[in-house]
Amino acid sequence: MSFFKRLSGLLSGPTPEEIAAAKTKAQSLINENGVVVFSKSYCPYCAATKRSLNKLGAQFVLLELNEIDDGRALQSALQEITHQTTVPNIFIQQRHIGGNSELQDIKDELPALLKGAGAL
Ligand SMILES: N[C@@H](CCC(=O)N[C@@H](CS)C(=O)NCC(=O)O)C(=O)O
Repeated sequence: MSFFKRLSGLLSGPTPEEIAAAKTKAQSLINENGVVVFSKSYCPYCAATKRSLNKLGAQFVLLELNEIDDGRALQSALQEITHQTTVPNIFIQQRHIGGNSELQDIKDELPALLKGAGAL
C-alpha cells in the first residue's frame, strides 16, 4: 500500500468497504479456529490475556491489530459483531468471551473450554 493511501486511511478511518471485508475476515477466523484473540501489542490487558493462555499451554490465533494494515477496519468490524470497542477481544469455540476481565472471570472453567475448543 502506498504511503499516501496509508496516511489518508489513518486520518479518515476505514471505509465501509474495508470494514465489510474485515468483517468477513474476522468471521472466518472465528469460525475456523478454536481460540482467536484480537489484540494490540502494547496493551497491558492483552498481555495479561496472552500470559494466561500461554500459561495453560493453549494454542490460539493472535492478531495484533496495531501491526497489520487492516487492523483499524478489523476493530470496527469487531465492534459491529460484538458491540465491544476494546482489545483484547476474545473468542473461544466461536463464543464471544469479551475482554481480559471476562476471561479472568472464567479462569476456573478455562481449561475445559480450551479443551473443548481443541486448543489444549
Ligand atoms: N476491561 C477491558 C479493558 C481493555 C482496554 O481498556 N483496552 C484498551 C487498550 S489497553 C483499548 O482497547 N483501548 C481502545 C483502543 O485501543 O482502541 C478488558 O479487561 O479487556
